[in-house]
Amino acid sequence: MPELKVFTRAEVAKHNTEDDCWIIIDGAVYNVSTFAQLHPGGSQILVELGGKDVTDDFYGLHRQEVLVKYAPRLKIGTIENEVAQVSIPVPGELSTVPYAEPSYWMGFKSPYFNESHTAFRKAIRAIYDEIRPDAILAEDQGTYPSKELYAKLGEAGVLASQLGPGDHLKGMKLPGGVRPEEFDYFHEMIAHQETSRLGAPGFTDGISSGYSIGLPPIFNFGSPALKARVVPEVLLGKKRICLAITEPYAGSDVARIRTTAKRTPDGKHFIINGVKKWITNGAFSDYFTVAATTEKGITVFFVERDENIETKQIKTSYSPSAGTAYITFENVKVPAENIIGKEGEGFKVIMFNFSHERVYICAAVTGASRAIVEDCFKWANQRKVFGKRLIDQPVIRNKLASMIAQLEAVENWLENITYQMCKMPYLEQSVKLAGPIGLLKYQVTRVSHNIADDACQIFGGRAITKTGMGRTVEAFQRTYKFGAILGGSEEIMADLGIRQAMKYFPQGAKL
Ligand code: HEM
Repeated sequence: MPELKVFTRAEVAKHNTEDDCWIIIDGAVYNVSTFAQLHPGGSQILVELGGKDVTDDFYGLHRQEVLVKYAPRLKIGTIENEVAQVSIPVPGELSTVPYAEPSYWMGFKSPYFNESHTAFRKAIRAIYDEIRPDAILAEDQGTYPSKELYAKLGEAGVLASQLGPGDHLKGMKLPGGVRPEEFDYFHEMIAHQETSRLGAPGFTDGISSGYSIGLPPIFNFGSPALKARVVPEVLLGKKRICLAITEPYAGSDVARIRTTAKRTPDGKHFIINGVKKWITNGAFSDYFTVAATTEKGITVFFVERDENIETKQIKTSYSPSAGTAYITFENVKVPAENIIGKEGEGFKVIMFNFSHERVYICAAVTGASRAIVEDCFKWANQRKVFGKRLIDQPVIRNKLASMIAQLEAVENWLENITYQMCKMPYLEQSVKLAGPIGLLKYQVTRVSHNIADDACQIFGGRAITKTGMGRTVEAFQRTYKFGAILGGSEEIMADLGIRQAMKYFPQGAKL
């Protein structure tokens, strides 16, 4: 970074030629003489503004991250007696833009949260703020999250904190200094919300969606030996695991899977054959939690990658960074002790974590939706059209109102259900919460649909452009459907909610 000096506006005004071009952005001076030739928006546009204050022009066309990235190279000083008006967020800092954070973090009271949740949110956000530039690059280039990044997230306790409270946290270091015994479902909710705020949906699923659903069957039903080996390896980011259930023939209708597992004559092994589709992280996972049918029915196996397993990348709507795969198992030999739970009881193993997975999806989708609301609020405030800011148009205020009202409603329901999870033993949760969680997921993804729609109209052409001001909105509107389909489709969630309620419908109730 060049040594910073203090200039007057008159001094800067003299640097207004092609070879000697300085500009002022928010009280700071940038020497763009050399950069102008490389400027993605064109050189002439910059040279014409040489010597001037271009703050409004800059913020009308660039995200703040552009300035953060280029300042170390281009910033040469500040303007005498002027202080910056635009705040550059510090990693881990929470936003003060209205509705950019859940209400507790905007200064409202809550019966649910305490200082440990705040410390946790800030610590985990700081970690993601630091990796965001690399995440955006990887999302764009379609590269997988590196093993080093997994190890880093593992060491910091980020991976462990996406799986809820439980014995798997024993001895783990967690973000914000949270002790494993005080970790609850609210910490987990925060972890998923923060992950999805990254603004790089494929990459986000690349670092979170495989083990979040692939590991719970092991620590809920695996043998002690399997747990002792696999759980620490995965939580510390040394190995990667995914859940391989869905097939070209079976999605939400799990019972129709065709992958088979045949016991060998000596009874010691099973031979697995079949295909799996839409397996998030499958392309780079070391381990697979696989559902297959034995003579006793659906059974779940722990399978290690070998030469008889082929994983092919599927081109989905988001980045290949998620490693979404089509997997072929051809005569894959697995020891009988790798059965997770009991032979023939795989359906129970699969269903056991389903509600938990759905709440996690709700947290992730509310986190991503909130980041979009923040971007829309900022954009509406800084974008000028027909001589006015967008926010000065009633139609734009109405769209923001609609987005915020819907998001706040589902966030409050999510917090209420999370509270029930904190207070109920797991089996009571399964009985009482499966229906409400189904309805919540249905509503959360309906809201994300509406938010995507309104955000597109607010951002216009930028909402359909992968780079620049609307980058996050473009990614959101292209990928929000993942939440509406994965973990149980909207239709199935809505139906489950009502069918569960009917189980408790009082026979004597008449209109
Ligand atoms: C320090 C100063 C500046 C830097 C580092 C910079 C950098 C960039 C970068 C990286 C992009 C590509 C953005 C993206 O697609 O994500 C861009 C685009 C652009 N820049 Fe700049 N820029 C600067 C100043 C300015 C100024 C003063 C103007 C004048 C109005 C300007 C006009 C544009 C335009 C018109 C685009 C294309 C925007 C679009 O495609 O919608 N830039 N700039």
